[in-house]
Amino acid sequence: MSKIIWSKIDEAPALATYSLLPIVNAFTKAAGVEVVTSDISLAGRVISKFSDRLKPEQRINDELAELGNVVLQPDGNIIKLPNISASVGQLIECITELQAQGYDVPNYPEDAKTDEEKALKEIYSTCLGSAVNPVLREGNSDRRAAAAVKRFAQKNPHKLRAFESPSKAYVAHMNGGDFFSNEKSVIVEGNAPVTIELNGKVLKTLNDVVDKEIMDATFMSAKALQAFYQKTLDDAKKNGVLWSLHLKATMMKVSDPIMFGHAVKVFFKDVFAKYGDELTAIGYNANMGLGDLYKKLEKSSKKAEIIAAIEATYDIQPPMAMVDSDKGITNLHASNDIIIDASMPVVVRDGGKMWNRDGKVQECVSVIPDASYAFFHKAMVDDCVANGQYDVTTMGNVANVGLMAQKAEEYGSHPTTFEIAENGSVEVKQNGKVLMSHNVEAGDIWRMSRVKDIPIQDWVRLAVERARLTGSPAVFWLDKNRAHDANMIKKVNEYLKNHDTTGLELPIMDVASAAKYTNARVRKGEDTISVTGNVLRDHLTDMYPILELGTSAKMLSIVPLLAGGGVFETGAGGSAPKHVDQFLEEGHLRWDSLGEFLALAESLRFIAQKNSDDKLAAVTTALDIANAAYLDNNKAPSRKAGEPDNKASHFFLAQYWAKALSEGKNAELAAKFAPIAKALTENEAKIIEELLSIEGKAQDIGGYYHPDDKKAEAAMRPSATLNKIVDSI
Ligand SMILES: NC(=O)C1=CN([C@@H]2O[C@H](COP(=O)(O)OP(=O)(O)OC[C@H]3O[C@@H](n4cnc5c(N)ncnc54)[C@H](OP(=O)(O)O)[C@@H]3O)[C@@H](O)[C@H]2O)C=CC1
Ligand SMILES: O=C(O)CCC(=O)C(=O)O
Ligand SMILES: [Mg+2]
Repeated sequence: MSKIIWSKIDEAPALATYSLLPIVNAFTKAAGVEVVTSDISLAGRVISKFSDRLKPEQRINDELAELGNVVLQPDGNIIKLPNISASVGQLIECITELQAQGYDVPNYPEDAKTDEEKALKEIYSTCLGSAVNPVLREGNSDRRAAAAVKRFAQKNPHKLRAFESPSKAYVAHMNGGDFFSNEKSVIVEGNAPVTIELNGKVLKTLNDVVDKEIMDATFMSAKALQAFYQKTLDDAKKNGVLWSLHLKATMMKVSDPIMFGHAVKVFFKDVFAKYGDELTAIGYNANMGLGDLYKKLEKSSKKAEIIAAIEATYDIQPPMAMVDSDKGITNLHASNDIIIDASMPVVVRDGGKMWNRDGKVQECVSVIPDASYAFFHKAMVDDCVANGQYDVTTMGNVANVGLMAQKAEEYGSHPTTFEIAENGSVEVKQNGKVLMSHNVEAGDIWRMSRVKDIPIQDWVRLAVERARLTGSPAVFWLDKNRAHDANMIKKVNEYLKNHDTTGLELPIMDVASAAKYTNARVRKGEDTISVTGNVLRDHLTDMYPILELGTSAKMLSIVPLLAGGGVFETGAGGSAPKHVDQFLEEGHLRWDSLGEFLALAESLRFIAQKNSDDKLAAVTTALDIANAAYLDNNKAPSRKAGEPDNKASHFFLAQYWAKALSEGKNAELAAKFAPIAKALTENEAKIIEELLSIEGKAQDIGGYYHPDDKKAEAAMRPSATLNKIVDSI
């Protein structure tokens, strides 16, 4: 039997899995394909680290490490659903929940002092941030909208809010002192180890250097960052706009929480000036955000006056964007709530506006410190301010080929990012020679990013392949004035020679020009491929899909692995925590599993390409037909309780899939699925009624990060009629 590994993850897609996976397995088994799960959820990762402290029945293997081997195999085939990249706050919540469930996992040592605490923090650091994706992404990224999905969106356009005319919305970024301005880059020769030294003391030795890799070093000046934040606050006030911060503290788990903390300290500078000692005494770290401050204040005798000082700040500062106005959750509450790839598209979608404290939308300044990628977001907002909102019914498609393999670029830089402890210089040395150096000050954030040569070659290959298959121009978003990009351009020009590029349009443009060129085409209804590094891959593959399709969850997100296998990611977005809140409150899950349906079809096709098998071909073709029918009949979950949700959407997929099989070319499967299709059709009303029976009612699934499988399954499979039919296949 062929095997597909389906990742067990967190939040909304994890809930959806309880209902979807039994259906998937029933259908794929008929074609000799078994879909098995592998637990890479945040809770699963925590549990696997502390097996020695747990009861035998509580233990689980380090399944992420196991998948790390699968992606190196030529037949590796993984369906990867989005998982939590945890902030420290989320990790602590998860630990607390596991402890309450009787798991003897240790507390997170926020302020590790002893060697034992430091060792524990080190173990927990492997669960933090983007711990999963870099392990599984042993290939580059091919994200695009299937033609049927794009057509559906154009025929059934979601709403994009118009920009005011004139609009006050803008993006602010640093013009010096940031990662972009301070970047240096070398192409390394040979495999000799490299050291990173601060004032002669070794911070890190790299023993895994690979000849011809590109190595960058840069830093964010803490002083420049603070001055920048202050200026954006002053300007926001003058310009009468909401102040909103956009970072990626989850994925950039070392640098961005610190940058978030500086924003908290600058916004609430009077509070820190007056109560700094008390905040230190209660163990508060600004990187944890305002939400954590409220928790820590419970221990303070000065709680009331500090809260009053926080409240008074809102009268002095410009209004701040809110994550949830109803619950009073601000932009500075938790760093995991303002994830730039998802938050900036929403700003553009909503006409350059965010929510204010009164629960109304208001024009905002989007504060994005590092210019490396702020240029892109600025180009998007500026384009809409100048030319108005995009038109979903006519806008062209922007697909992405992203350099991602082997922890490419900034997204692999966590182990080589340091908050600098003392003034001096950081040097990167190989064989005694200084490759790069920077003068730094205490508090600066210094980081090294790397990208290996083989992934670059593969990325260029994939770009040429996509350009050839689509006939669209494929634009390399590379800026000859950025040190890293200048080295990339050398390699791109060299590796393009390995391919037949006759007739293809493969321009190289800096970020702002590439965005301008692409957006002009978008407005004319023309398709364009963006060929980008890892960060822009992330940002573009939420931005354009959210504008074009309403959500990036509908994207095909394929990772052709360097070793020959495939990871089929579902969508381009995250795990939608707000959807879980709604499900727990009212039994309605608005998560759309279309991304999972599409990924499954690709994953099956991948097996079919390697083994010609009639049944497998039939099941795959039938799933394609079912996916098209799902779109044509608009069976996506409703947003409102009382109406068909995610569970119902899975039922319709099953019905269409069974029908397509019963009408398909494989006689054996047609005979097997004819009665199933009939039963699913005849019982439709009854099944929908049973599925709706839990709508409007609060649900208990026994945990947020670590639900009780039995309870969650019961909540997500409330139709006895549907279960009986599915279980009979
Ligand atoms: N590949 C991965 O593993 C990724 C993981 N993440 C993780 O996901 C979590 C949440 O990230 P966040 O930035 O909030 O972004 P999300 O993409 O999870 O959510 C943003 C919004 O997008 C909409 N949305 C996303 N997916 C779907 C779907 N399948 N169906 C319908 N609507 C959808 C929802 O809008 P609405 O609420 O209006 O319905 C949702 O609230 C974080 O923990 C982050 O670390 C983030 C990105 C990628
Ligand atoms: O790994 C993560 O934290 C997020 C990944 C992501 O946003 C993406 O790949 O689009
Ligand atoms: Mg993303």
